[in-house]
Amino acid sequence: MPEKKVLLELVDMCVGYTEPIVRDVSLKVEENTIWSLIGGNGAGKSTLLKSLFGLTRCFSGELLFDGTPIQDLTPAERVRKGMGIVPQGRCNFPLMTVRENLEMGAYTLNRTEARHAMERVLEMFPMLRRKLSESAGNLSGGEQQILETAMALETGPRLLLLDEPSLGLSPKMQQEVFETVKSLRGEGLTVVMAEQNVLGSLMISDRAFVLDLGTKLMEGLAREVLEDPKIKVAFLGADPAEVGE
Ligand SMILES: Nc1ncnc2c1ncn2[C@@H]1O[C@H](COP(=O)(O)OP(=O)(O)OP(=O)(O)O)[C@@H](O)[C@H]1O
Repeated sequence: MPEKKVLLELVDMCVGYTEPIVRDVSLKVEENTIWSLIGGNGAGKSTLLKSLFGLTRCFSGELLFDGTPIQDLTPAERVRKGMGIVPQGRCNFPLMTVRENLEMGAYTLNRTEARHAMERVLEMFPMLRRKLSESAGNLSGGEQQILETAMALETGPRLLLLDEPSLGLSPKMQQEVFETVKSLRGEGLTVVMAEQNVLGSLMISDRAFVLDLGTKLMEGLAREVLEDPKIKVAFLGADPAEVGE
């Protein structure tokens, strides 16, 4: 099989706030793959994810998108390059209707582009079309997550960053959101998501990067990470004696 093109490359990245939180991360995200960033509470998943969009400070290292260094670009410039992000939490404009939220998602586009973008995401997520006139805040948590994803998709990103998309959702809704993420790969997108739901995210991912206290614990095929005894004990509730840890 021909090798896939690398869309995003992190080279020895150290990122954080007033001081580095995540250190020496290098990884290559190939086009049209789903990556999970997993780790315990406070491991640095969100910090690393946000750094890919320029929302946290990059202390050292390099970040390349499609072969071009982007670590000095603003988030808006990264959107123009083809990146999108769905931040943690529910929708940002709960008092506005679903239609108005989608108009917000397309505000950088001209009128014709915006109309096409909205139609494209409504084709992808028919549930949103049925709820166009409802207040976004009245949607269920999972539906709000899908609305946020649709908004991020309106600018036509090649890479979508998701910060804990399943957070606070019922198991059924989590499953729905993960199915939605999986469908994005079918649309040709590349996805990097920070997740606490290790099983749910690894089940739909191609590869995984595991953080422990801000450094790399493991990286590999999602199905191999899922079978790793350390991961089973730390995140999946396995008995150490049973998995030989
Ligand atoms: N705005 C901030 N300023 C300073 N430190 C922060 C900020 N946000 C997070 N941190 C710190 O960075 C560390 C990593 O936090 P982060 O949210 O990236 O972890 P996480 O792996 O996503 O955790 P969780 O799964 O609990 O959300 C924590 O120690 C946290 O206190």
